[in-house]
Amino acid sequence: MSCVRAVRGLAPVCGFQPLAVLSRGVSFSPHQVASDASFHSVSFSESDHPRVLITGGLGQLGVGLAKLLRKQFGKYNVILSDIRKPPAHVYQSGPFIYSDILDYKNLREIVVNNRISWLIHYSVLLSAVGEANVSLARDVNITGLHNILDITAEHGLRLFIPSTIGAFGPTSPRDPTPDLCIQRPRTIYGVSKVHAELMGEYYHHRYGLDFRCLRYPGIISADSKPGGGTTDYAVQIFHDAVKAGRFVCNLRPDTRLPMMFIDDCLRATLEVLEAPPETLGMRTYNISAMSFTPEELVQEIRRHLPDLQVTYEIDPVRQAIADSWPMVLDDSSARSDWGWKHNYGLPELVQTMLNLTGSDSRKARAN
Ligand SMILES: NC(=O)C1=CN([C@@H]2O[C@H](COP(=O)(O)OP(=O)(O)OC[C@H]3O[C@@H](n4cnc5c(N)ncnc54)[C@H](O)[C@@H]3O)[C@@H](O)[C@H]2O)C=CC1
Ligand SMILES: CC(=O)[C@H](N)C(=O)O
Repeated sequence: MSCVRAVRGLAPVCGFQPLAVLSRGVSFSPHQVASDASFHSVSFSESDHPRVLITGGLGQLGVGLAKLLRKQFGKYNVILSDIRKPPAHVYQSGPFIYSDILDYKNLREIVVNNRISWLIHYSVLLSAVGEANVSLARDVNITGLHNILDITAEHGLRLFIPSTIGAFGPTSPRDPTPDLCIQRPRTIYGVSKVHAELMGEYYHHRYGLDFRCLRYPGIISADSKPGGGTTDYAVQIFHDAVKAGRFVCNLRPDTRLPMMFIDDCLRATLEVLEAPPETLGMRTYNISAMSFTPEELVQEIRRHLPDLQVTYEIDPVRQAIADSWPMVLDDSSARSDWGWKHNYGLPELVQTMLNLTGSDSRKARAN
C-alpha cells in the first residue's frame, strides 16, 4: 500500500509546497536481519564523516572508489554493494553487502540501518551489453534509478550518479561537446542516462535533493575486467598487449573518443561530492582528460612494446555507437566552477597501465 509522506530534513525549494514523495509503505522483513548481519564490523559511532553506500560496486570503478573514500572517511564508513559475490580481497578490504537496486525495500533497509548519508549509484548495464539486453537494461538503468531517487530524497541523502559521453547522440555537436546541447542518444544506456540527469536535476529543484552528476568519458583502469562498454577496447588492449603481444580491435583505427585514467575519474568524483553547493553552478558536468583513436593509442603503446601486433575486426554495433558519441568533451565549466584538473594525458596513461597490467601478469605467472 502506498502513502504520501513528508520528506524529513529537506527544506521547501523555490516556493514549492513542503516536500512530499511517494513512499512505498514501511514494514520490516527478514531482510533487515540479513542486512545487519553482513555488517559484522560496521561502526555505528557518530562522526563527521559521511556514511557512504556504493551500488554496483563490483564493476570496473566501484572497488577503486571505495578504496579512495575509505582512505578519506575511514574503512567502516564506506559500504560496497552489488548482486555478485565479491572476490576474497574485496570482501576482506571493508564492508560489503548484497543489494539489488530493483529491491526497493531491501535498499531502504540498508540505507536506514546503516545511517547512509551519501549514495553513489554505480549499478548499470553499459552501452554494448545494454543493446544486447534492452529489457534488463531498462529495468536496471531506469526502474532501479527510480528506487534510488525516491530513497535518497526520502532520507535526505547526497546522491552521486555518473552519466557518460553515451548520453549524447548523433545530433549532438561532437568536437567539442558542450555541457548543454542536443541530447538524442540512440542506445538504451544513453537514453537511461539522459533520464537520470533530468530526473536528478528535477528532484534537486523540486524536492531539494542534493544530486551531483559527472559525465565520465571512457574510463581506463587495470583493476578489473571490462564490463560490456564501447570504450572497453582501450582497457583490453593493455591486458592483451602485455600477455600475448597481440590485440584485435573492434573499433576502426580512426575512431576518436574522450578517455580518462581511473585515478583522475575517482578524484573528480570525490571533489564534486565535497564541493560546496554554492560552487556548483550546475548539477551535471562534463569532465575530460584526453581524446584519442585506437591508432594513436597503439602508437603510444608501441613506444614501450614495439612488437605489438594489432588487427581490426570491426563490431558494427560498437562502431555505430562510437560514431554517435562525442570526440572531445568540453569540460570548461567543471574547471572554472569547482577547479577540475586532470593529471593523466596519453603518455602518462600508457606508462601507468603497462606498469599495472605488467605487474599483474608477472604475479599471475609466478602463482
Ligand atoms: N567504465 C566506464 O568507462 C564508464 C562508466 N560510467 C558509469 O560509471 C558507473 C560504473 O561503471 P562500471 O563500474 O564501469 O560498470 P560495470 O558494468 O563494470 O559494473 C556495473 C555493476 O552493476 C551491477 N549491477 C547490475 N545489475 C544490478 C542490480 N540489479 N542491482 C545492483 N547492482 C547491479 C553489476 O553486477 C556490476 O558489478 C556506471 O553508472 C556507468 O554508467 C560512465 C562512463 C564511463
Ligand atoms: C563510456 C561509457 O559509458 C562506457 N565505458 C561504455 O562504453 O558503455
